[in-house]
Amino acid sequence: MDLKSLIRDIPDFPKPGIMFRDITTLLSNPQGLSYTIDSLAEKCSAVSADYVVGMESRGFIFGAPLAYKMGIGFIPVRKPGKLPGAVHFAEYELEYGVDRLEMHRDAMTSGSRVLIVDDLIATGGTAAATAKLLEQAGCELVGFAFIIELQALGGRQKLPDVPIVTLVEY
Ligand SMILES: Nc1ncnc2c1ncn2[C@@H]1O[C@H](COP(=O)(O)O)[C@@H](O)[C@H]1O
Ligand SMILES: O=P(O)(O)OP(=O)(O)O
Repeated sequence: MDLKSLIRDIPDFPKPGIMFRDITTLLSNPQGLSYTIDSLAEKCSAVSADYVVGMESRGFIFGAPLAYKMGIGFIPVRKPGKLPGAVHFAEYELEYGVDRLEMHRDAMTSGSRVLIVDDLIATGGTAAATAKLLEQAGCELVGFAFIIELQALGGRQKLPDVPIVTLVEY
């Protein structure tokens, strides 16, 4: 299936110069959505993960059905102040300033094997910060999965040396 044809390009969003890769058009296509989740599950089965971790918010959209399909648990990584329990946190750089991601400290037992999932990798800052959260939790990062990779931004160079699954490249 040609997934790229289901992803809409919106120039200059959210700011001038950014080509936004809009996955809402892929999500609303039933064949596209099931193909996406099935393909991720097939490509990720070899890493034998215990949990999928997805980042707010588009990582939730793909991460939870992927975990369901793989028969494993899903753990949300959220933006600051959203999780009610004690959290691990990691900061990462944005174009201007820093942002922060949080994960419940008791989300998983140490030593768990974890797959990180998001819709898209650009500079890699979000995924690298999530990997740091797993390190704090004493978990074993076994891989990353993204629907889209923006290759020119070199995000994968920021990530630890584990398998990286992508479905569509620009
Ligand atoms: N061009 C983009 N289109 C849609 N979404 C994007 C785009 N660039 C970044 N994003 C979102 O930001 C993070 C990944 O950014 P990093 O620079 O790799 O941290 C990801 O959650 C995308 O949804
Ligand atoms: O749009 P979201 O919530 O997926 O966040 P981000 O753009 O930070 O990935």
